[in-house]
This record gives sequence, structure tokens and C-alpha cells, in this order.
Amino acid sequence: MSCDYLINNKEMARQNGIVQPLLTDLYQITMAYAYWKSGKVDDTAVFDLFFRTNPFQGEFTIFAGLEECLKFLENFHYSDSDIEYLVQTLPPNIEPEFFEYLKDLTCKDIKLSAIEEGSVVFPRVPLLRVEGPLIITQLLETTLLTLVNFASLMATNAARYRMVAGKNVSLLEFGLRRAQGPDGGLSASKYSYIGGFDGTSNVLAGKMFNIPVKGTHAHSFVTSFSTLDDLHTAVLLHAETQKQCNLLELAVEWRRRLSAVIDVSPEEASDGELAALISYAQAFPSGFLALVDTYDVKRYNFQGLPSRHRQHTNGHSGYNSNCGSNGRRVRISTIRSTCGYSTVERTLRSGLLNFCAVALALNDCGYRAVGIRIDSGDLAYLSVLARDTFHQVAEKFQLPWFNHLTIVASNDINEETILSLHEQGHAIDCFGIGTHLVTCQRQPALGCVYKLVEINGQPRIKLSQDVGKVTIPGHKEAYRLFGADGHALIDLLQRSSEPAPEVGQKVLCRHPFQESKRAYVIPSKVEHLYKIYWKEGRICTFPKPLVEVRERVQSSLRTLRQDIKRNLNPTPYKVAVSDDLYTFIHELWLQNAPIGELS
Ligand SMILES: Nc1ncnc2c1ncn2[C@@H]1O[C@H](COP(=O)(O)OP(=O)(O)OP(=O)(O)O)[C@@H](O)[C@H]1O
Ligand SMILES: O=P(O)(O)OC[C@H]1O[C@H](OP(=O)(O)OP(=O)(O)O)[C@H](O)[C@@H]1O
Ligand SMILES: O=C(O)c1cccnc1
Ligand SMILES: [Mg+2]
Repeated sequence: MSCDYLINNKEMARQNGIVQPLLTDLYQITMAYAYWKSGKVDDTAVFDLFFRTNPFQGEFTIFAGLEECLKFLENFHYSDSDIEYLVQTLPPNIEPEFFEYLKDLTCKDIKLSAIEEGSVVFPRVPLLRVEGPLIITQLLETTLLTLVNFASLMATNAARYRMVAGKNVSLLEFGLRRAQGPDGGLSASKYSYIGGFDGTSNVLAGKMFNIPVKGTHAHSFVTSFSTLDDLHTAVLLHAETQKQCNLLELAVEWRRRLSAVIDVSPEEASDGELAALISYAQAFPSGFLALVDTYDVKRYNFQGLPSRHRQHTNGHSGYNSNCGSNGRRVRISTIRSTCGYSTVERTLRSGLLNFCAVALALNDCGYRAVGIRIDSGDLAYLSVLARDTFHQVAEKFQLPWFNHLTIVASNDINEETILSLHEQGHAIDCFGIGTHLVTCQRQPALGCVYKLVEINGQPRIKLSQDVGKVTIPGHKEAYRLFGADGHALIDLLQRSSEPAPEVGQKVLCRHPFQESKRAYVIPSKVEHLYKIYWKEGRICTFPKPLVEVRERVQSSLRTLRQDIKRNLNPTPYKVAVSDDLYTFIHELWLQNAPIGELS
């Protein structure tokens, strides 16, 4: 048993205070009463939990939330106060014996089969198969859905960000302040990590799930300093000698010397900002990462005006201006001569100068600065400009590590921004992403459903005018068939009574509803998608630690062809049914579809 595993089990014990049997829709409990009253206590059912369409106009989804579902089953129990509340809330005619029945209810007779958490999954393939007494399987519906829906949506969103960002860029989740409430924020941090983010700013998520917590500092920290006199002390102890260094004096001197490289006079840079950065460096000499876009240079101080106005006044609005930036490498002097001073320049002139001065002063004290964060303006252009500056400083002062300072970018970033920045060329090492990621702005819900597919051993089908909404009846198995090149080819649903497909054996795969759509597949590998995770009142397959689920997402995505994963007009992945299941669905459909009468 690995140490990670122990941590993971501890996490399981700590999470989800609000996930409890009453976190459900009232109708589950009223249905339970009606089932109970009509003598259905011993009826058994099979429910499938699945979704019908991939989110974000994509053709894949990442399945997540399984660990939390298991925890829910493990803890499922109505407390005395739950029962009291239900007694008060349900109509007075409810027979008291029903509450006695609820009191003793647990998930001991439930069997839960699922696809491995972190796998790529597709429409109509059940993610969970829940079997057991009808009443309890029904009572689980809403909570299982809420646990899987957002988790999978979030993990998918994060995985998409990771795909567009590429593997060489770090991704940090900064979304708690904008998330859908505290639980939404916590889940967003957890499932962003699973989807491929490297860390979160959410401290509670870090503690609960063992996710790396990371962060920089805010504008308020910079604006809280006005002059160099605001510095409490000028001193920093040298990293090795422990001798006192005057960080303030060193930084001021470096700022003077840097004007030769950065082409800015120290008088124009903000002293309040320098004081703030020195102060932050004193607090975190080995982790100095500074926000550099707070202050305008003194001569062009437009603080306090609305941004649009500022842009007009400057004559250069950043990435969307006509003044030549457009995210390209443009000499700063060119912009200045044609457009006056820009946001970009101001940042460079004050923030970057002050940062470099403090970084060089820290270097004199035996420390290496980490980097900068840019939170406004043209992120492509600014990052390139910052990197150029770092190169110049590295060369001039013979400090090769200055070339590799980290550049973090934030500010309303989404998939499109990242793609566009890549196209333009940038020097960003890390994106800090909040709002668009955690609110899943492009698509706020996944739309998983939970449908009855069998009752007392008898298949059930739910018909709909919309063929896409017809359920696939019966107790089924799902297999992923791989092609000769190792890529996943098709997911195949079969009746559980059928033999599993075999490697090298021809299988007829049929579209579930379109008779003419069928194909033979000779798989080079067959993966049975379900494992039993919960049986006889306990977890029987332990979910993997978060880091392993995170790795699973990437390895599972690698099995998909590139055209299925691409951002624009991706190719749909095929989901099929066996010939046997096809016939079964359509016979049942005919049996259940009423024959109309023409008059
Ligand atoms: N090079 C770029 N290409 C495409 N989009 C960019 C680029 N640089 C920044 N962006 C995006 O453009 C938007 C800029 O937002 P906004 O108009 O609020 O500007 P801002 O710089 O934040 O202004 P202010 O600081 O004055 O509020 C953000 O969503 C940001 O991610
Ligand atoms: O833009 P997001 O993707 O949501 O990322 C998180 C944002 O939150 C922080 O500031 P906040 O927006 O609260 O204030 P500011 O932009 O005015 O600094 C940070 O500076 C980012 O801009
Ligand atoms: O640490 C940061 O830089 C951070 C954290 C949350 C939101 N925005 C930025
Ligand atoms: Mg912002």
C-alpha cells in the first residue's frame, strides 16, 4: 500500500460534508414512499448514468467524480435529524413505518460498476451502472448526477485547456473568487487538477486533495505602498553568509544602472511599486514572483480612469490597436513615435524596471528571483518584450539564469486566447486561469441523465420522438475496440449475456438507431470498460489517487486520434451496439410503441 494511497483515503474521509442523502430532489423521496406503499420494496432495478452530447462542441468527455460517488455510497444513511426533517416536511398522511424503513436504509445491496475515473468517454455509453433494490437505486439518482455532471464537465474543460496550451506551459487555476459558490470552487480546483492543471490558488483544495497550491500577489499589495518610506526595513540577510544586505539601496542602485539597458529613467518608475516589490522580496526571497502591471509611469498616470478612456488617451490600446503591436515583436520606440505611450510601455517602463532592479538586488544577496505576472494589456506582446528585456539583462550582467525567468500571464484567459497567443508568438511560461475555466463559460452543464434500463430482470426502454433520447435497454457491457495503429476505434455496447468481443475476431458494430450504418471491426485490443467498484456494502475496487487519475486522463487522451480531439470541427468518435443488442432494442421499441389508428 503506497503512501499516496493512504493520503488519498484520508482525503476521501474528509471531503464532501454536504454530500448526504438529503442532497437530492424531493421527488426521489416521494417516489420512494410511493414505491414502498405499493409493495415494491423487494423490486430490483438497473439504472444507467450517461450523457447524450459531448460538451464544448468537442467530441470527447473526461469522466470524473467516481471517487466522490463511492464516498457517498459509503456514507449513505439518514440521520435522526434527517428523518425528523422529513417527518415535518412530507405530508402528514405518510405512514410512520416508512420512516422506520428509511432509518435503516444503506447501500449494502447496491452494486456499482463504472468506467475508470479519468477515462475519455462518449455519448450513450453508461459511465455508471447502478444495480440493486429499486427504492435505493432511485434515491441515489440526483446525488450521483450532481457528483458526476460538474466533475466531468470541469475535468473535460481543464483537459481542453491543457491540450491547447501544450505540455510545455504550466497551467494554474485561479478561479475560486468567480466560481459557482464555495462547493463549485472546490470542485473546480479538484477537477481542473485531474484535467491537467498543475496547481491551484485555492488553499482548501490544496489541503483537502493534496493539490500543489501556487500563487503570486495582487495589485492591492502594490497599491498599498506609496513611497520608498513605506518600507519597514531595507534589510535582507544574505542567503549564505547571513550578513545584512541593504536590499533597498541595492535595488535603487540597480534601477539606476538598468536604465542603460531598459531605456527608462528611474524617475519615471513608481517608487511605491519598487517599495512593494522590495517588501515582497524580503518576505519571499527565494520565491519572488512579482505582478508588474500596476503602475503607470509618472508622466502618464491615468490611474482612476475607465480602461476604454485610458486606451484612447494613450493612443495605443494594446493587442487590438492599429499602432503596430498586434502581438508582434515591435520595437518599443516604434510604438512610442507613432502612438505615444501605451499600456505595454508603461508596464515595461515601471513594473519591469522595478522587477529587474529587485531581482538583481536579490541576486547580490544570494537569491534568484522567480519571475513576473502580467495581468493586462497585450499578453503576447508584453511577454515577448519582457523576455527580450530578460535576455538583455542576462547578457549585460552575465547572469544566464535571467534568461529563464518565469512569465505568468492572467486576465480573462480562455481556450481561444491561448490558441491566439500561440499563433501570435509569445514568451509566456504559465497561464493563471479563473473565470472561463471554473464557470465552464462555453457550456455550463454536461447533461448526464440516469435512466431505468431494467426492472426485476425485465428490460425497460424510454421512447422519445427524438431518437437521440431513446434509452438503450437492459443490463449491458461496454467495450472499447482498438485498431491496428493502437488508437481507440469504437465503443461497443452489448447485452451482458453476450460473449465479449475478442482480439482478431470480426465484430459487427451497428449504429443503435440507423439500420444502414454498420461496420465490421477486427480489434487489435479489447478493453472491457466496467469494473465493479462497490458491492456488498463496501468499496471493492479502490479509486486511484488524484495524481494517478490525472495521469490516466492524459494516457486515455493519447488513445484518441488527433482529428477527434482537434478544436475546430472534430470528427465524432463512434459508439455502436452489437447486432444482438440492436435487434433487442428494436424489438422492444416495437413492443412499446403504440400502434396508431387512422380515421
Ligand atoms: N495578444 C492577445 N491576443 C488575444 N487576446 C489577448 C491578447 N492579450 C490579451 N488578450 C485578452 O484580451 C482581453 C483584454 O481585456 P481588457 O479589455 O479588459 O484589457 P485589459 O488589459 O485588462 O484592460 P485594463 O487593464 O485597462 O482593464 C483579455 O481577455 C485578455 O486575455
Ligand atoms: O481573469 P480570470 O481568468 O478570472 O483570472 C483570475 C483574475 O483574478 C485576479 O484579479 P481580479 O480579476 O479579481 O482583479 P483585477 O483583474 O482587477 O486585478 C487576477 O489578477 C486575474 O485577473
Ligand atoms: O496568485 C495569484 O496570482 C492569483 C490568485 C487568484 C486570482 N488571481 C491571481
Ligand atoms: Mg482580472
